[in-house]
Amino acid sequence: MAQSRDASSASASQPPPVILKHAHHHAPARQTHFPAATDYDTANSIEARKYLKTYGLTPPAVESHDQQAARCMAILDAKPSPIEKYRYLSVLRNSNANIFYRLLSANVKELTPLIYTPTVGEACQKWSELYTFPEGMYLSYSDKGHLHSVIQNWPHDVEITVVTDGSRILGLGDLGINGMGIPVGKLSLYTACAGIHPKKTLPLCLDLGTGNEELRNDPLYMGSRRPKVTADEEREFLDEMMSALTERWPSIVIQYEDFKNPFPSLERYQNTYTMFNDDIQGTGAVILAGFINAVKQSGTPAKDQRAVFLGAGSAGVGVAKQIVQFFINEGLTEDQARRCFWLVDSQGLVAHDRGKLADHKLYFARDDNEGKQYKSLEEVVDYVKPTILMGLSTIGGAFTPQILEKMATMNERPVVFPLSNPSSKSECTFEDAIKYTKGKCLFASGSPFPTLHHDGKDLVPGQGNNMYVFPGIGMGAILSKSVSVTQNMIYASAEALSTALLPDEVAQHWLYPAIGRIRDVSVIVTRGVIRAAQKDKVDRELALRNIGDEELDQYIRERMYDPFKEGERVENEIAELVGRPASSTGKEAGANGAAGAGQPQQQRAKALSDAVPLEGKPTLLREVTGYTGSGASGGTPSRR
Ligand SMILES: NC(=O)C1=CN([C@@H]2O[C@H](COP(=O)(O)OP(=O)(O)OC[C@H]3O[C@@H](n4cnc5c(N)ncnc54)[C@H](O)[C@@H]3O)[C@@H](O)[C@H]2O)C=CC1
Ligand SMILES: CC(=O)C(=O)O
Ligand SMILES: [Mg+2]
Repeated sequence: MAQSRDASSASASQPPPVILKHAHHHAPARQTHFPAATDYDTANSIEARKYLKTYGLTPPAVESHDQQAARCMAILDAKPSPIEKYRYLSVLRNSNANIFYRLLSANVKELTPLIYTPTVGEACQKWSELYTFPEGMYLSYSDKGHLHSVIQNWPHDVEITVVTDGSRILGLGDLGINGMGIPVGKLSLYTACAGIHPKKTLPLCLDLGTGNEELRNDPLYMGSRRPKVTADEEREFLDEMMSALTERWPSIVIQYEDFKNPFPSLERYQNTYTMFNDDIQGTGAVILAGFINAVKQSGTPAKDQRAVFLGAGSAGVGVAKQIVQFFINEGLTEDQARRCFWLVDSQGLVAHDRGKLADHKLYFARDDNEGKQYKSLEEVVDYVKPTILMGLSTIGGAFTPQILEKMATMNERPVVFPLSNPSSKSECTFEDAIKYTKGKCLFASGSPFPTLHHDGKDLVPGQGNNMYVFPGIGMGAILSKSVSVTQNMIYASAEALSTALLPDEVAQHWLYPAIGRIRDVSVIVTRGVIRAAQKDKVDRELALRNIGDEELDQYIRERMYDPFKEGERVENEIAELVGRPASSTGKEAGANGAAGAGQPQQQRAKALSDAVPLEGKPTLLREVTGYTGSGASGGTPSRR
């Protein structure tokens, strides 16, 4: 794809040439001196607490990671429903991010369904009802003209933001600002899967009104009660937002998520800003990766594939376009590749003679239906006799038993991917897919389904969810400091993911690697994305061009936030401060179950309290209350 900017000529210190409407400078954001949520870790040693000024702000015991995890898991187990578990995990993330991310990283398979799809869907539906504390930034249409100033209120440096206007949240429709759960959930996965530091992420929700009248009339709804702004108004707002974000953080990566019609913004910004659309591009990439592995297993060559897609929206068209690219790479012409697809939307088969079509559907519109309008999915399946059935329609149960049986009659290994989220919108369950295709189908779904015992074997469903790629796409863009996210970077993320299966995963016919290996997988995806950025010359971290893959993987790993090593990091900062050798063993209070009780620990605590005495008045208290007492020993806190 042609790039409008060639970054190789740009100096590494130069920000990308963004469109700036206002070129004035702002005062730096007000600095707060609150310890971060990452600092209240009950595994922190006594000396670390003093150093971080959290001493006395957590219970006295220094805990091991295992003790912490046992408590959290017991609390989670006692919660009666997924939404209650979601709420507990939100509190944990906001009060002690290190513990939250340790728990999540160590239990990705078990906890992802609670912080992401399907539970995040319910959380969004109830966002205003359950609201407890702020977790990101809200920009309202009434702030238009002032977005630069509002953005200054965010207190941290940001490397990546996920932005939604809430207008198409999963398959649940327009949820207005209640959609904030999606950026929060996606960014938690950025941290857990690709190691982007939690403080460097910005969940962003736009309040551009909502077309959801029920929500506008809900007394508890926390967004504005205006109807959705027009497309022109939205474009002007987004222009200002893109400029304001990039002015404040010149290297920021901006991920668009769950917009009802995201094609115009992708087209408008993709060559000018470091941005991508997860629903079109991330979904396209993740499904392509699973598809590449499914094709290998089905044995049907590209030229003989016939794909029926239920759903011709951002995800449907995004996935079909990525697969077209794959078919072209496999030797088909673009026209041959395009003709392997039959898209079906709420009006039936997408065909030129059907009447006016939305722009994004034109590329795949059929002209060989000989005047016949195919209305139902079953009619299209009978007509096309597909090898592949994809669901991106938001219609739960649309892959009926009859349709699944037909897929199995027509194919030895039918590809059946019900990809709509959350689980209630999945076009079929794993159980039904296996039952009605008699175990023949190659399966992946957008939301997780449990392992199934069938014919004496345990069958593990693939999860075709963009969470396998967006963390690596974002991390790759951040580390390469790319000026844009090119189509080749997206395609590379799919190729990299498709190669990430281990031999025993291949032997078990899996289409995606085990989700528990997501951090390793994200390194592979990140590397692929960086290499593609280099080929396209959109990278600005030019030194990375000269290192081999192994060294690049190490470079990526070293830059990943590792919640298990946070204690060690703080200890090393302290060691530097007091001039003693840094910990080389990776040991820290509690990290290896020592719970900070032993003799060496006490000696270290003493050494630090000698070297860095605890102030008589903790900074936190002084700054919050305007404490005016003097001297290390005393005074009464008083408010100004
Ligand atoms: N597995 C994954 O990683 C991802 C899954 N998705 C899921 O895909 C679904 C669609 O997302 P988008 O394409 O962004 O939404 P969209 O609103 O852009 O598209 C929905 C499409 O479904 C069609 N549709 C609606 N009702 C239908 C019916 N009764 N029969 C046939 N088609 C019908 C619409 O006409 C439209 O073409 C959502 O449930 C979303 O959660 C989206 C992105 C990633
Ligand atoms: C997974 C996702 O991005 C969606 O369902 O919209
Ligand atoms: Mg999405």
